[in-house]
Amino acid sequence: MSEEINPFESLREQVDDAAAHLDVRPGTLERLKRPERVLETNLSVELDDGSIEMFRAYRSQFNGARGPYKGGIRYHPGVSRDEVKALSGWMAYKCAVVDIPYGGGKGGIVVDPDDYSEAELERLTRAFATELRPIIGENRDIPAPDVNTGRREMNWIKDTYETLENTTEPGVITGKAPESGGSAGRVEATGRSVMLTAREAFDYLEKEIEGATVAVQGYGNAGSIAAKLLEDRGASVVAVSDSSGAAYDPDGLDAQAVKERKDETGDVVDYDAPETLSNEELLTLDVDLLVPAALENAIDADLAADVRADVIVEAANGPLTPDADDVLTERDVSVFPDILANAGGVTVSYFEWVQNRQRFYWSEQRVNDELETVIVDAFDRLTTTFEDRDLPNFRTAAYVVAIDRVLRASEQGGVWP
Ligand SMILES: NC(=O)C1=CN([C@@H]2O[C@H](COP(=O)(O)OP(=O)(O)OC[C@H]3O[C@@H](n4cnc5c(N)ncnc54)[C@H](OP(=O)(O)O)[C@@H]3O)[C@@H](O)[C@H]2O)C=CC1
Ligand SMILES: O=C(O)CCC(=O)C(=O)O
Repeated sequence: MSEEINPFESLREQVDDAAAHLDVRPGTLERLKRPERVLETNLSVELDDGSIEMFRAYRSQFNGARGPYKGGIRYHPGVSRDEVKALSGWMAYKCAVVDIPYGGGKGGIVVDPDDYSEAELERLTRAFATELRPIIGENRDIPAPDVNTGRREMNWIKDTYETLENTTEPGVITGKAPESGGSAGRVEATGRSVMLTAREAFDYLEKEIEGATVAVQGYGNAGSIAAKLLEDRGASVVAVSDSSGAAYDPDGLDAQAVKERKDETGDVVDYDAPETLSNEELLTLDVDLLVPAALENAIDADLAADVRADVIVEAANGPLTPDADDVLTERDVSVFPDILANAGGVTVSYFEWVQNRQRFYWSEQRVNDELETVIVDAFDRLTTTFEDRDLPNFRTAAYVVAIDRVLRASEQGGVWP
């Protein structure tokens, strides 16, 4: 992983690449590349031994022209102000590409959750929710899960917010447990949109998903579910990894069994696979489909030169550096971008928010059917734009669609001159 690439600079470059195909005035272009505001705060938390520790935390609100800010909260030692700014921009363009009525937001705390007890994490999360309270709300900014957060953290944030506001407002946050107003299908939604994007991509490229070999980097929420759903469609998942390394079986792993083993021990390499590989070896395997599902900058230009997959579907946000993108475009590798492929998470978050506001809950079948419609429509719009405008790659096509929508909402809504 190339640590030196600043994800905020990557976002800015991606916007520039797409804006070159649109009629954007220079002052407006700069607005498309910066968040509206960033909250930076320090949280003081009492640890179990009675000592006090300070944690740095952020929330970036990128663009609110299309609706309330929306996006996850990440707990990771690598969280930084620029990372959160980039992730909030990717959220704004993601919501626009699938045409759901939100702007983009993202938050994070600089913390390795493995180093803290559940009680400490609860105090940390409630401290963050207290800081966020004035700037979130179902019509203002709606957080959700991201790396190392899930139902448990979302429930704590909802409870803290509702207690402080003396209200019931489940739509203040999504990704909750069903008992707290969560939607059916939200846990699986990100992996499901990755599978749907891969299915549509293979169809578009006139390739067969059945029997296709797949490698997945990152075996958390997004990666493990994408692997399972791809396997259900007949693909052969030959390699999966986490921060411990990769499990590899050229005849195909059992995605669910690997997940169960990881749940027990914490590491995919503890699964009894014929071979283990490094993450770099996984990313350069000769497979039909590569799914990066870990963090930003997993593939830089050097590694991109060695990628042997024909198709990449991005489950993670920002897994390719802009230089890697250029190399892969040059090498004719088809890359289906994060802002479409992982948009299932925020789309089902949107469904959760709609259900919370209506106090009327949908079946899992309805959630999955509506999600499929959103992703397939967005895929078709992306590929039509790619062809009609003769664009260099699918990422640029996705940004052309998204920027055009954000621009029109910002200008016509009177947000920008
Ligand atoms: N959850 C969601 O709804 C959404 C998530 N995403 C994006 O998907 C990506 C993954 O998120 P999510 O699945 O939620 O996060 P999780 O925390 O559930 O999983 C992250 C996975 O990535 C692995 N990982 C971390 N660093 C490395 C590394 N250097 N090499 C290999 N694997 C690594 C982790 O390994 P280990 O277990 O060993 O720590 C873990 O398996 C992120 O980019 C996120 O922003 C996008 C849309 C929605
Ligand atoms: O569900 C959401 O609102 C956001 C999910 C997210 O953080 C992402 O798509 O990167």
